[in-house]
Amino acid sequence: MNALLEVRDLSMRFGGLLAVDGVSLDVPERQVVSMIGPNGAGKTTVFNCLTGFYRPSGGSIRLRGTPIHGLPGHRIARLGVVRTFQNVRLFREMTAVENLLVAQHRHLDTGFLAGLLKTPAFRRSERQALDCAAEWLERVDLLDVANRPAGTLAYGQQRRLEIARCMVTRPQLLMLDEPAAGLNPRETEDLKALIGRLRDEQGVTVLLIEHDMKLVMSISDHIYVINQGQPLADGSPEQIRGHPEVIKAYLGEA
Ligand SMILES: Nc1ncnc2c1ncn2[C@@H]1O[C@H](COP(=O)(O)OP(=O)(O)OP(=O)(O)O)[C@@H](O)[C@H]1O
Repeated sequence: MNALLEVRDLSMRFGGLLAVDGVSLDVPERQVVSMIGPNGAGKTTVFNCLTGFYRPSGGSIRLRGTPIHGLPGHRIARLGVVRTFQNVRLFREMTAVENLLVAQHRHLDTGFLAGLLKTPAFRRSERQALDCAAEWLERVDLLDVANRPAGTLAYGQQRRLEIARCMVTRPQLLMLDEPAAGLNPRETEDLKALIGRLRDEQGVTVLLIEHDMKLVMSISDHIYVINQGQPLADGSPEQIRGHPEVIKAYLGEA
């Protein structure tokens, strides 16, 4: 069976710099697939190509067999490819629950007039959005801070809220860019448990960029290693852990 996401021979050039050069990835459904590599290896550039932020210089990207390379970002997002960023990007003045309601806006299946008139269909739709927000706040353990402004939450809580904000849009593919960055060991453990639950209980497919090797090794079904824009190795955590080239290029540095 084809993977949910298939990337073939992806390249991205910035002037004279080939930041991504011949990267291929398979992300099967209901798996956690990780991309690792030293700083500047090209991981975030791959993410930016996958989400349509950059138009790749070459190669192909397919979601359930449908080519998506070169599509604008909003169309790719509509197809269910959603991401978090290295730096938390929430509406800081809005409460946690409001952040989740805004994210669902496009799913409200009512128009402007229905909103103005507060028709029964509009009220039903609003109710569903609120139920969904509450459900996800509970799943990421933020129900007790639902009405606090997002900017006042602890960093680990903000990271979890970002993931919930992705999840309320019912994504096909959840892409997490260094979700453990800035977290303490306890928060990283919570994050690991959350990603595991997303996959095992919610059937979510995750593509992860992460520098925390303990997290990567314990959560990933498959790992791709990128070095200087090029694929270096891929395999199970056990295969990657013992791979001499990987140890030389990356793990040896840690
Ligand atoms: N918009 C851009 N214009 C020019 N060069 C860029 C651009 N974006 C990234 N690069 C370059 O491409 C290379 C890959 O960067 P990228 O951010 O993808 O690496 P990374 O693996 O995500 O690194 P890190 O782990 O530090 O986040 C770097 O040399 C970077 O300077």
